[in-house]
Amino acid sequence: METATNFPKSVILETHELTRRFDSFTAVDGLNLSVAAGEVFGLLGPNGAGKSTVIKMLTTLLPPSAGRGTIAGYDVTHQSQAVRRAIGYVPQALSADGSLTGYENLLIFAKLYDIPSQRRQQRIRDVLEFMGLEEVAHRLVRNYSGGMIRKLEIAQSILHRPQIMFLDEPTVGLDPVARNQVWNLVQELREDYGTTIFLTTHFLEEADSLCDRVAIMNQGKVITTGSPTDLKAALDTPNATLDDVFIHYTGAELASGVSYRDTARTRRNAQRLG
Ligand SMILES: Nc1ncnc2c1ncn2[C@@H]1O[C@H](COP(=O)(O)OP(=O)(O)OP(=O)(O)O)[C@@H](O)[C@H]1O
Repeated sequence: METATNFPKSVILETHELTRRFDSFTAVDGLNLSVAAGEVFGLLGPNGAGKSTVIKMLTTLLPPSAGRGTIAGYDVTHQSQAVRRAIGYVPQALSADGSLTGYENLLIFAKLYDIPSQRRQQRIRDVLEFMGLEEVAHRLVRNYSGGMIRKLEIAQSILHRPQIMFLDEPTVGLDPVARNQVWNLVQELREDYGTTIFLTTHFLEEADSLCDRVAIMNQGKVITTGSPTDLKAALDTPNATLDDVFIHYTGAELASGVSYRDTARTRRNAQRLG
């Protein structure tokens, strides 16, 4: 049994100079982050900033080149099994199998997570109910809407009741109604189960209303971290939005000449649901 290192209980995720290089290119450059248990934490940044690479390292899918990361007191490099038990992960790419029903997808994950066979059915019923998917559970996933697929993917990743959930662009490609539903479910997860949420998103308005704190990343480095309220107040612009904060720190809109959000939305829609 792996033992968690001595670590303040209120901190569930910590990174120290976490770095990932791909050959000579540094995608994540000396990241120092700390996330409290029960927080909704948003990692924001333009395309290519390094957000997904951070998530992949924290979810043990990609080894760091240097530095370290700890989840619930377990080291992501040396205690990867314990980390995997503590986390849920909803990747950017589609992770549900379209040729199976929602129920069958969940059953695969229940086995993957080693949920004892006598408890599997109840756990699956619970998550289907929590996600509002009971009625479609026995339909093939290829006939689901984008919103239903996303909910199923979240359901898959909470079967083992993780302490912390990683959601990489959870609402990409969804219409506003489905997006809202997903955000509400994320909030309920935190409220009902105290689950910590670590997410990336291009929807800054939603990050503003949902996240307790955000970090803005650019070119592999975190430039600023704080609550949306504090970051907006620090700008000295009347009625500043999180978009203003984002542009202030990254210059993203200025660099591309087109709306950052439009570009992100179009690209993701095509990639995810095309
Ligand atoms: N396996 C890889 N090999 C080489 N370069 C990579 C690899 N994975 C990511 N990168 C590069 O690292 C940088 C960060 O990529 P990453 O996907 O983490 O960014 P991101 O902030 O998640 O962007 P997006 O918002 O587009 O998802 C990019 O320049 C990307 O091309």
